[in-house]
Amino acid sequence: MPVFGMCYGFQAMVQALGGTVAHTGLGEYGSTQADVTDTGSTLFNGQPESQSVWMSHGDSVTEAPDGMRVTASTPGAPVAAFEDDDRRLYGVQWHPEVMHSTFGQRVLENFLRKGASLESEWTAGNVAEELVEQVRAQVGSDRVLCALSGGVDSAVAAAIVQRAVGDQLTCVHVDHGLLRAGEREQVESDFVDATGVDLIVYDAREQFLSALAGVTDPETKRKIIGREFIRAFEQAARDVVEDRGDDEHPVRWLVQGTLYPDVVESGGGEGAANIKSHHNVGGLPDDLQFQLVEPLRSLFKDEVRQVGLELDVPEAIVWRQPFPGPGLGIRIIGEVTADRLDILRRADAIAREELTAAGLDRDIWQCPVVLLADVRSVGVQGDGRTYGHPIVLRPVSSEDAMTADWSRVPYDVLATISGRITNEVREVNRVVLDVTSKPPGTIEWE
Ligand SMILES: Nc1ncnc2c1ncn2[C@@H]1O[C@H](COP(=O)(O)OP(=O)(O)OP(=O)(O)O)[C@@H](O)[C@H]1O
Repeated sequence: MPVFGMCYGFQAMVQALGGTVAHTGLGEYGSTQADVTDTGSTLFNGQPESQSVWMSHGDSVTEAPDGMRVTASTPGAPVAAFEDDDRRLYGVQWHPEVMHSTFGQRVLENFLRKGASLESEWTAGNVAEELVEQVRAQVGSDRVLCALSGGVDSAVAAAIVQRAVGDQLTCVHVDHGLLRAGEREQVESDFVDATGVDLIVYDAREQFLSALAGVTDPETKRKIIGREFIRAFEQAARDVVEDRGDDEHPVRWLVQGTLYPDVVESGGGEGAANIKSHHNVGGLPDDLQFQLVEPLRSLFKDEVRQVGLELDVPEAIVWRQPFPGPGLGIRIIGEVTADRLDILRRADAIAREELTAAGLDRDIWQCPVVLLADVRSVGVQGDGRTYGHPIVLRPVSSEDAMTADWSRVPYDVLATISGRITNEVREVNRVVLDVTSKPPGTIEWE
């Protein structure tokens, strides 16, 4: 069995194989310079002798186990990497998996390809095919239901299931009135055109608006949105069960866009109790008597996107930036009303359009546009004073949304966005830029 130890795993290998891990008092944390002493080794083949690596260790390996060839050292770790091709054992003291380790990906690749002799046979095409086969075997001739948000996860999951069992699948898209401009249409026409899926759009705009009337507290808003979402979805599910199911082919399965990181986060359990626990929209109730189909369980987001492209999911959906389930409802500070939603929707559409036109979509993780609806600021338009609302632009860059920095959007792009919003959305007379990182700020304002 080929083994690759990283960081503490590296030290655990040393302990197990008879080397020495010592408390030297010379810990290393963060970016560290490693001297590669053997650039012809399996892990470091062809790489520079000096490379930046990301460290996080207090103890150090002072003596390698017998038979190990030491291939790198750092100031605080005399033995910072080793390998033994005969036994197929490899290790590094640092974290090759983080991007701060400049050659980390190459090291991992060398271990997998050369050390473990694995072929690179992952292609979006054959993964898609395999997933389609699995779903087909799993659901047989039963009917399947999918809650489709318009986001990439549920869309790609639905596309796989659709490819597998065709019209046994019905998708439900809940229009809660908190969607952005064009989103419902994107699901309604683009996605359906591309996949031919059976789609029900459940119009719950009135239901959400009246439930949110007069509410300003952010937590209460989220709770109401979550609750109403469940109600709407349950109602839609009942309709599907009645309309589409029959005794021979009951609606038995619910598609979830669970990804591998979600599986890891939730401890890797199985079954209905495990319905996406971080579900922003509130979490589907356990008593929905469905079994889960989770075709994306073993994939990361970038892989999901590749599979999506392979299955002809529209690019606008595949590359869509993350968008919270409660939607524009948590981007209006203050009460959510139809008028305010309309203002925000128009401003948001302009910001998105201009960021796309500037080619910034893939550099920016997401750009919430926030309406400070309870604030009025003085302005001048034409020959009169105005008391409009400020709009906040919150473009952020991030790897994983755990931490984020504000994106340095070029000034001229910001100027265009600001100019267009204040001209085209009369109710807004001021555009401000949020320059806070996360932490301490969060990405969304509420
Ligand atoms: N408006 C909606 N209509 C139908 N289903 C929805 C809607 N909003 C969210 N969902 C369902 O809830 C799940 C979780 O929503 P969340 O906002 O957390 O998105 P997510 O985990 O990023 O997934 P996605 O990329 O599919 O939006 C979605 O995958 C989808 O199944």
